[in-house]
Amino acid sequence: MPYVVGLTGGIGSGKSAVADLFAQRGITVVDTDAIAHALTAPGGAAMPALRAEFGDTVANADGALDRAAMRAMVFADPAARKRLEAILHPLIRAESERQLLQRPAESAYAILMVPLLVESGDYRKRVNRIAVVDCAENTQIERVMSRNGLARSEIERILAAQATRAERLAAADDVIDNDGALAALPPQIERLHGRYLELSHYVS
Ligand SMILES: CC(C)(COP(=O)(O)OP(=O)(O)OC[C@H]1O[C@@H](n2cnc3c(N)ncnc32)[C@H](O)[C@@H]1O)[C@@H](O)C(=O)NCCC(=O)NCCS
Ligand SMILES: Nc1ncnc2c1ncn2[C@@H]1O[C@H](COP(=O)(O)OP(=O)(O)OP(=O)(O)O)[C@@H](O)[C@H]1O
Repeated sequence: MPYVVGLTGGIGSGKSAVADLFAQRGITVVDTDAIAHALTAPGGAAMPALRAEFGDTVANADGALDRAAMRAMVFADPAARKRLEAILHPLIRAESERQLLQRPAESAYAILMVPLLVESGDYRKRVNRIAVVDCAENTQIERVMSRNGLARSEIERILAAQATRAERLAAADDVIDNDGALAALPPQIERLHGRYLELSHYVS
C-alpha cells in the first residue's frame, strides 16, 4: 500500500498550484477534480446515470455534462447536490483507488487531491496524513472570480457547501500557507516533500 498524503483546501485555495510542485518532484498526484471531469466528458462513464437521474438536458450537444447549468442547480439546492454526489462519488473513489495502486515505484508516496477530503470519512480513513492549503476566504473568492468569471454570490454558495476554514485547519497535519505570492509555495513544498519521504520510508 503506498503512503498517501491527502491534499485538500477550499475552492480556489491553490490545491492545483501546490500539486504541480509535488508532481515536479516526481510524486504521483491523483486529482479527484480531474477524475470528475473525465467521468462527465463526452462519452464519460457517469453520463448515462446522470441523464437518467436529471434528464437529457444535463448534457450538451457533444454529450458532455453542462457544467454551468449543473453548478447553478446543485449549489442552490442541497438535495440535487446529494443526487449528483450519489452518482459521482463512488465512481470517483473507485478510479482514484485504481490510480493510487498503479503509481510508479519511483514515486515514494502519492498525493491524493480531494477538495472534499475533510468532509468525507472514507477519504480521511484512506490517507496517512492530511495537508491543507490555506488562505483567507476573501482571497479564495477573488482568485475564483478572476479565474472563472463567476459572480461573488455564486462562489459564496459553493463555499457554503464546503467545510469551513476552521474545520479544515482542525483536521490538518500540515498547513500550506497560500495567502502570499506564488513564490512562497516552493520552499514550503520542499520542506514537506522531505518530511513525506522520511515518513513513507518507515511504512513501506
Ligand atoms: C457541480 C459541477 C458540475 C461544477 O463544475 P465546475 O466545472 O464548475 O467545477 P469543478 O468540477 O472544476 O470543481 C471546482 C471546485 O468546486 C468545488 N466543488 C465541486 N463539487 C463540489 C461539491 N459537491 N461540494 C462542494 N464543493 C464542490 C471544489 O472546490 C472543486 O475544486 C462539478 O463540480 C461536479 O460535478 N461536482 C460533483 C462532484 C464532486 O463532488 N467533485 C469534487 C471532487 S470529489
Ligand atoms: N499565491 C497565489 N497568488 C496568486 N494567484 C494564485 C496563488 N495561488 C493560486 N493562484 C491562482 O488562483 C487560482 C486558484 O488556484 P488553484 O487552481 O491552484 O486552486 P484550487 O484549489 O486547485 O482551485 P479549485 O478548488 O477551484 O479547483 C488559479 O487561477 C491560480 O493560478
